[in-house]
Amino acid sequence: MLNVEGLVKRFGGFTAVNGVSFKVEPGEILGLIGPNGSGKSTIFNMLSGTLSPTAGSIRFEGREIAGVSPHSIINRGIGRTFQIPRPFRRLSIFENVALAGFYGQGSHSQSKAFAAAEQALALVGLPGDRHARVDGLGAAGLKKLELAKALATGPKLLLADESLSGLDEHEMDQAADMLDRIRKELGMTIIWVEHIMGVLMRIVDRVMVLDHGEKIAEGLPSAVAHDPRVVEVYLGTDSAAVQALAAARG
Ligand SMILES: Nc1ncnc2c1ncn2[C@@H]1O[C@H](COP(=O)(O)OP(=O)(O)OP(=O)(O)O)[C@@H](O)[C@H]1O
Repeated sequence: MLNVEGLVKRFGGFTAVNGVSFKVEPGEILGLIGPNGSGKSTIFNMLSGTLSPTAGSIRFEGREIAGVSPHSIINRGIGRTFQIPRPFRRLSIFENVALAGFYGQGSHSQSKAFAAAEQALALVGLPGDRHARVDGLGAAGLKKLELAKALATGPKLLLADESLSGLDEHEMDQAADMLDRIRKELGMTIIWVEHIMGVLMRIVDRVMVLDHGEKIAEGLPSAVAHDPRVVEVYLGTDSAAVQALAAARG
């Protein structure tokens, strides 16, 4: 479904992503992890069209999309959530999601956008009531709204960016289960960037690890968790990550 080869992004003289290649198969969840500054967001930004790669190829369903505009990428079926939800506060929950549907479905049909919004809100468990306000939503509700907006664009591939940050443990489990359910019920393919590794390792099929812009490991969560390079990049900097790796080893 997605075939990334030799992806490079330089900012001036600094190389943020250095020759990363990977594939994503239909229906799978790929976890993308790595310490702060390892290049995860930069890769997401290139996949979703907000940054153009310096070099390399991104093929989605056989077509090159590197450097294509964000709007065209959404229309081709790649949707994304953002780490920090920034909904339109003056619009209702429904209007926020319908607007995303209107933008993402590449049509000017209000009825299609409304239907997409209704379906997306039902999937994430937010009220379908057209007047419910964004202001009443807590951290978990805002994450659900973020997900509903992405789903309303009708993606085949969903890029989920830090869907668990700011949630308590119970909410994290619920959010992770929701991604898993969406993958199963809609047959959606997901790439999931997350700092909070424990829950991610439980849900994903495969995991890819970045460090300093390079891919240092890729494979089943249990195998990656055994990789000495992976443990080394987190040692001394992120004790929660080291614990999550130990748990994933089973
Ligand atoms: N627009 C930019 N200009 C210059 N440097 C940038 C730019 N965007 C990102 N970088 C640098 O590229 C590197 C990779 O950043 P990126 O945000 O992709 O990392 P990340 O793995 O997503 O980090 P985090 O986990 O903290 O979100 C960092 O050193 C960052 O400072």
